[in-house]
Amino acid sequence: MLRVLANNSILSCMLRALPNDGPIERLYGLATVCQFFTNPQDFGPMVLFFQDKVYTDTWHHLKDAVLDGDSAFKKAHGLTLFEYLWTDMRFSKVFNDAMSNYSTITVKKMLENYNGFDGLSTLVDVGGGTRQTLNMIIAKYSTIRGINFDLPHVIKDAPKYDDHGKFIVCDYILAVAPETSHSTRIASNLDIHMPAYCGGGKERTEQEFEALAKGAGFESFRVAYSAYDLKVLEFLKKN
Ligand SMILES: C[S@@+](CC[C@H](N)C(=O)[O-])C[C@H]1O[C@@H](n2cnc3c(N)ncnc32)[C@H](O)[C@@H]1O
Repeated sequence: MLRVLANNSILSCMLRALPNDGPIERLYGLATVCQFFTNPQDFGPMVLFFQDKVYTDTWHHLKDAVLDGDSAFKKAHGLTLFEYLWTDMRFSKVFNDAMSNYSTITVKKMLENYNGFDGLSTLVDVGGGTRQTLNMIIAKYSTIRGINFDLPHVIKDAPKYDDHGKFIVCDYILAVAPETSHSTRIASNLDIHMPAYCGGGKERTEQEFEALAKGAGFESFRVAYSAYDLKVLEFLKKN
């Protein structure tokens, strides 16, 4: 295993001759790329999530899910992803850690220059998970009242938006035509993950986001910011 990892530049390897014409000893260490996988503040939790058996078992059902439109995750585990998370606390922690770590990295970048939170008095994070995103935003905008909306809260607890309210979405954007940029490759990868894990889930092109916004009654839509490859999209009630 160590040899395989070293041959793929994931580990470094130094050779050392043991005294008295003894055999060659190999000393392995972490190569630079490991900083992304071993640091709990980096992609380590996401790697553990993607490699988890609960996650990988799902892919064996992808073909059937494509054929009948149901989610591959439900076929593998008998429940939707979010129902299942309630039943398996171990995997639930793996999932939440991966989500919140990824959000920490991208929201930190987003808060460097995106100013769409200026002037807001209330912010609802829909599907806010373990509240990491909201905590980071409120740490910068201390006057915002934050509401973390996630299961098992019921819809009646959600506040009404006023006419100047806006809906801020962080998502990847699909390109209309195939291309090889990093952001398009991530978006098209996720476009397979979404229906596999959440039946009916999908990524969208900018035009499809705009149609979604208009169809839901928002007056306008814009791509407001880019945090790495993740786009910050604003659906505005009034221009
Ligand atoms: C992809 S995770 C993102 C979590 C969080 N935003 C983060 O970045 O860490 C999606 C979240 O949506 C929540 N969720 C799923 N279905 C929901 C529903 N019907 N109502 C409220 N929250 C829901 C899940 O519990 C989960 O925390």
